[in-house]
Amino acid sequence: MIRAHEAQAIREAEAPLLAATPTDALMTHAAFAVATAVLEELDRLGARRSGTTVLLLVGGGNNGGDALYAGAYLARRGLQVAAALCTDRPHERGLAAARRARVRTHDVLDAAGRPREELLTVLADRAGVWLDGLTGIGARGALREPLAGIVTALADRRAAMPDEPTVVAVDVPSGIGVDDGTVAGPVLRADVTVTMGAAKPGLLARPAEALAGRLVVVDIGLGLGEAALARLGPADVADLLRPPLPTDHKYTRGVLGLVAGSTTYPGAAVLAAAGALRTGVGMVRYLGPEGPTRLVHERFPEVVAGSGRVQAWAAGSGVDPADEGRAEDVRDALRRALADGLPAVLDAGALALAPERLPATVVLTPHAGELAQLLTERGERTSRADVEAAPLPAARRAAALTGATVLLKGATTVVAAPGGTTLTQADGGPWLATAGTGDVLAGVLGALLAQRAEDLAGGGDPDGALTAELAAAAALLHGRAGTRASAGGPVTALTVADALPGVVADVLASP
Ligand SMILES: NC(=O)C1=CN([C@@H]2O[C@H](COP(=O)(O)OP(=O)(O)OC[C@H]3O[C@@H](n4cnc5c(N)ncnc54)[C@H](OP(=O)(O)O)[C@@H]3O)[C@@H](O)[C@H]2O)[C@H](O)CC1
Ligand SMILES: [K+]
Repeated sequence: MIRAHEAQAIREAEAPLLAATPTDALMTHAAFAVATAVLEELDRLGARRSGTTVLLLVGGGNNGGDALYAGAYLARRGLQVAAALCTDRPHERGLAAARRARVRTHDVLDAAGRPREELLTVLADRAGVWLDGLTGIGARGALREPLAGIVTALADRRAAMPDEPTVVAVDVPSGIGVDDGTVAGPVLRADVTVTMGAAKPGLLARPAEALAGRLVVVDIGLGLGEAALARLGPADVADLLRPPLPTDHKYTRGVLGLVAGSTTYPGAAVLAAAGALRTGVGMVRYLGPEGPTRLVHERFPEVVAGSGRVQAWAAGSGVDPADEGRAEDVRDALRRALADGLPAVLDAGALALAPERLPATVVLTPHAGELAQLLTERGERTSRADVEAAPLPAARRAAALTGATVLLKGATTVVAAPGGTTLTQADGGPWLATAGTGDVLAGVLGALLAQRAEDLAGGGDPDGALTAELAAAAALLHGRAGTRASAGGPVTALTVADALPGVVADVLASP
């Protein structure tokens, strides 16, 4: 599991260490890690160290200090290092260390504090590595001038260069929303981000996550409390799954009630059933019209048609809320789930039918447009673009407003529970953006909720912490199934579902 902490929590954890260690000990430790990451990246690229020039982009705070000390290390390892001082008050001891190591320093601001773009361009063109030490967790909001202008000029320069430099961000790419992943202004996209102490939420949530590149977390001995955001790995998902026991029978493994598909969209019934069955449940009870029922039985004769005792519900995939008959089936399933205190997934058409407030063991699975509508219906006028610009805050807001756990689908999936638990997953690839994969995901999640119903039913998990982890687990399984089915090419929703058993097996076997 990757655990992310907000800037303030990092600062609070740093404070006692800064007080207890010699001056700059923490910083030089961090800087050494940055230098090591640069060397490893050069080795990975097969670049000769002695022939490489590194350009330090130095801001006015300790982030710049990290970069200067890192530059000193690199210079002593034989690399050519130049420092572009993008501030009139660079970290003094870091600057002294860099100069002692023969780093060539250049003031790239003129007397009026404006960027000397010609000098900056010359320095940038000569360097194969740019080290972004402009701002770290001390930045507030989008980059201000002159840093905004410097970053914009460098980004333009990089796009024009035949051989792009490798950009390594110190702690975070300067200018991202460290705590929420928003990008309010210019940011220099990094190939590698070397982050200190712990990941930050902004490095695990879009749009900022897409600008961070490969993440290297440096342990600097911080004693940190509960994470602000987490990301599951396969071993974490293995702990959440409930593989069958010798004593199990279909009712103890979990039975999922499925209200998906309609006369208009019969295929969603098959896809959601496939997602559930191939993730592993004791049984699926399908409730739907004759057409979809027949389709489901042609593919999965083991599905039982009609109502009966279930441990979880999944409803809404392939249902048009305007289809009154089908909408009533969804409302009925939700009524039963709420009356019996059972976990449920509300997907697609069920989202528009969801009541104002729900328990945390109900998971809403909107995409950005559906989340925008859900927020707007609850008095918070929001567009799809607003959600896509700030998915982490939007998902958290929706969880707070509805009381449900929210899984916001996207290139990075965001899961937010009303009690505050937040996770993001980025296990799938762009091939998953194809019709029907959302129906499969609803089935996957329904299966996990049915498997763990005894921990969720009857008011279990009131703040949604376990429900959120199960939703994130579903996103990991679904994403990995998509990657496995894709093998670099297009997928169909059914091939994603067919890949699930192998992914579940791999996850259960993961160390
Ligand atoms: N403390 C340590 O020993 C360690 C710190 N780590 C590194 O330090 C940074 C945090 O350093 P800090 O000095 O708190 O702040 P930053 O360097 O991140 O940023 C402050 C400078 O950035 C300017 N600033 C702030 N907001 C903006 C903005 N929106 N646009 C442009 N410039 C901005 C600010 O200028 P002011 O005029 O506002 O003061 C400062 O110049 C952390 O990220 C780590 O990299 C270590 O790694 C661990 C040890
Ligand atoms: K930075």
